[in-house]
Amino acid sequence: MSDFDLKKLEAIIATRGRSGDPQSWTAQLFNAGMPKAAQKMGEEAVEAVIAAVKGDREELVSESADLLYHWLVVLALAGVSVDEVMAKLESRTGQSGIAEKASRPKA
Ligand SMILES: N=c1c2ncn([C@@H]3O[C@H](COP(=O)(O)OP(=O)(O)OP(=O)(O)O)[C@@H](O)[C@H]3O)c2ncn1[C@@H]1O[C@H](COP(=O)(O)O)[C@@H](O)[C@H]1O
Repeated sequence: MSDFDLKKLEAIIATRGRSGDPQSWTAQLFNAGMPKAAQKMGEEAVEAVIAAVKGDREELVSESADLLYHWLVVLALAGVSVDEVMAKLESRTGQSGIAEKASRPKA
């Protein structure tokens, strides 16, 4: 399994977004600003939905990758970190007790 994760991509996006490199899609999105980045995120979300409904597994993987990348660009532009989102998700696991049950050793 790959050890690539959202935090690594978040760091790449932060660097590339500020690079000023005209070849960089991330820099282009940072320059264009939130409306364009959020629009791209929405388009990729719709494409992922279509792939899911079609039952096209390969396309769903590809569109999910596009979606996560554009979602991270939107978070970066909003000044929100992956850690903040993870903390929110983690706080919800406590509400159901599922995380505690999942981490308990099986009898
Ligand atoms: N993960 C991605 C990533 N996923 C998608 N994209 C780009 O998102 C862009 C928009 O995708 P679309 O499918 O909408 O294609 P489009 O060219 O706009 O065409 P349309 O279908 O909209 O007409 C494309 O140019 C893709 O290459 C990405 N661009 C960059 N990354 C990551 O960001 C890093 C830095 O990239 P640069 O900023 O380009 O150096 C890369 O090394 C990757 O790790």
